[in-house]
Amino acid sequence: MSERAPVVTIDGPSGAGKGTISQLLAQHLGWQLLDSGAIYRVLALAAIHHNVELDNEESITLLAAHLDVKFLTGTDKDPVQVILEGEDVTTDIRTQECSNAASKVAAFPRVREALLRRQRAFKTAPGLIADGRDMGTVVFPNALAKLYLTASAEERAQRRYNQLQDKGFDVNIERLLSEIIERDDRDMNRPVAPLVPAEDALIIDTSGKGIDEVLALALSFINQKLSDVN
Ligand SMILES: Nc1ncnc2c1ncn2[C@@H]1O[C@H](COP(=O)(O)OP(=O)(O)OP(=O)(O)O)[C@@H](O)[C@H]1O
Ligand SMILES: Nc1ccn([C@@H]2O[C@H](COP(=O)(O)O)[C@@H](O)[C@H]2O)c(=O)n1
Repeated sequence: MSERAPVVTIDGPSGAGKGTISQLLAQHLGWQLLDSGAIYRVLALAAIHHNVELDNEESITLLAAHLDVKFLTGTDKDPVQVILEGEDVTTDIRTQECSNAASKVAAFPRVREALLRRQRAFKTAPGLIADGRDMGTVVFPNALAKLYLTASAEERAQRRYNQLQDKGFDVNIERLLSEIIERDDRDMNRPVAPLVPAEDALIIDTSGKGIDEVLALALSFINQKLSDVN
């Protein structure tokens, strides 16, 4: 791990645009990208594959400590290819079942502890964009720049609806909205690493803002922080 590599954290609820903005920032700056949600998703999928009950903290922690996952450079469509125990699970981890299961296993303190080192190892030169829920509060508390993206639950559900429809899935917006509200509630109210903005984060409400506008706000904040330290 490079102690000196700058880290930018992007936290916020599901559908706020973290993944989109993180990928664009990583491309623009030529930095590493950590999609920490993918780690929790892979863990949930591993539990499902191995018939481990999602409410069994001890077994899930053991699975987390020995998780055999690799993140490889992917395609333009999926910039990161996710390999679990030798199998490509890039698409499988994006289902609603996996989203909900990920937020259940992520609520266990020992599971989060077991995954900390793996996440911090992504911090390498020339820099890291870290996307998640506790990047700025727990995993990288000394990050150079912290962003917290949010949007109304209705707008986030609409974005997810459009995204899934574009992929040819038959989706119900009411169901998507209630799953988003349920996942927000679990992520924001868990006892460890709850989803909250870091005290020193710039909060961007992306409701009604396009991707380009959010990217420009994020880049201007990051460039300011970079010039402050140089
Ligand atoms: N500012 C925006 N305006 C409109 N649509 C957006 C905006 N940002 C992202 N989107 C779209 O919303 C969808 C969800 O975005 P994205 O996957 O980046 O969210 P996320 O915060 O990473 O969610 P999750 O935490 O569930 O992975 C994508 O289809 C993306 O193109
Ligand atoms: N730093 C993180 C990242 C994610 N989670 C949990 O995983 C779920 C899936 O995350 P996505 O970003 O891929 O949607 C999410 O709902 C969280 O419960 C987390 O706890 N910490």
